[in-house]
Amino acid sequence: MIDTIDGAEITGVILAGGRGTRMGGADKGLQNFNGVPLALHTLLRLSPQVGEVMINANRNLAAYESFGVPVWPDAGGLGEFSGPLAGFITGLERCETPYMLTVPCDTPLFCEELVPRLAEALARENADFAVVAAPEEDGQLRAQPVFCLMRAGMLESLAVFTAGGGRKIDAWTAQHKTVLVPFNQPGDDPRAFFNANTLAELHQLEALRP
Ligand SMILES: Nc1nc2c(ncn2[C@@H]2O[C@H](COP(=O)(O)OP(=O)(O)OP(=O)(O)O)[C@@H](O)[C@H]2O)c(=O)[nH]1
Ligand SMILES: [Mg+2]
Repeated sequence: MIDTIDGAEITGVILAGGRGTRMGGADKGLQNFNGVPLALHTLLRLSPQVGEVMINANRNLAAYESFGVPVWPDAGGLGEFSGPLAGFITGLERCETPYMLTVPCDTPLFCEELVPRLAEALARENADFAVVAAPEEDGQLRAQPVFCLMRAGMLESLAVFTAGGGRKIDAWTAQHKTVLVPFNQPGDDPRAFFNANTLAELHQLEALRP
C-alpha cells in the first residue's frame, strides 16, 4: 500500500463550464470575488497543491486563457450544458497524470489542505475516488461530489455511465470504491466549502473574510 499520492501526480481541473442560471446566466468563473475572478481565485488556491492545472469552460474562453493555464471546453458529446460530468469527461480526456482532481469555480474559500487530505485518503483506502464531505449551512455533513479526486483511468467507466444517460456524479462514483473525506475536523473552517450559486451568495461569501 502506498502512503499517499504526491500532488505532482495530480491534474487539477477547475470546473467553470456551467450555465450559471441561478446567477442570471452569468459566466460564474469570471464574476469577481474580492476583486479577483472566481476561477482565478480558485486557480491560485489550487495550483500550489497539484502538478498540472486546466480550466474547463464553455464561454468566454479568451478571458479564461488569460489566466495562463490550458482551457478546454466540453467536446459536446453529451449535448450542451449537460452538467459537471461533461467537465469530468473533458478533464479525463486531457489528463496526462495518474490522478485528476475536480474543483468547482464557485467555492473560493475551499480548504488549502484539500489535495493532501484527499490524496492521503485515496491512498490509504486504495479507492478509486476520494470525495469531500463538508458541513452545509444547516451544519449537516454532506458529500460535495464536485470536489473529487480520482484515478485518471476512470474515463471508460464514465463514458459507459453517461452513454446510459447518467448525469449525476455521486451515482457514477457509487459504482466504484469511494472514500468520503470529512472536512469538519478540529481547526477546519465550517464555511470553507460554502459555494455561490447566486450573486447574493457571492456577496455573502465576500463578507466572510476581508
Ligand atoms: N463542463 C461543464 N461544467 C458544468 C456544467 N454544468 C455545471 N458545471 C460545473 O459544475 C459545477 C457545479 O455546477 P452548478 O453549481 O450547478 O453551476 P451552474 O450549472 O453553472 O449553475 P446553475 O445553472 O445555476 O445550476 C460548477 O463548477 C459548474 O461550472 C456543464 O454543462 N458543463
Ligand atoms: Mg447547475
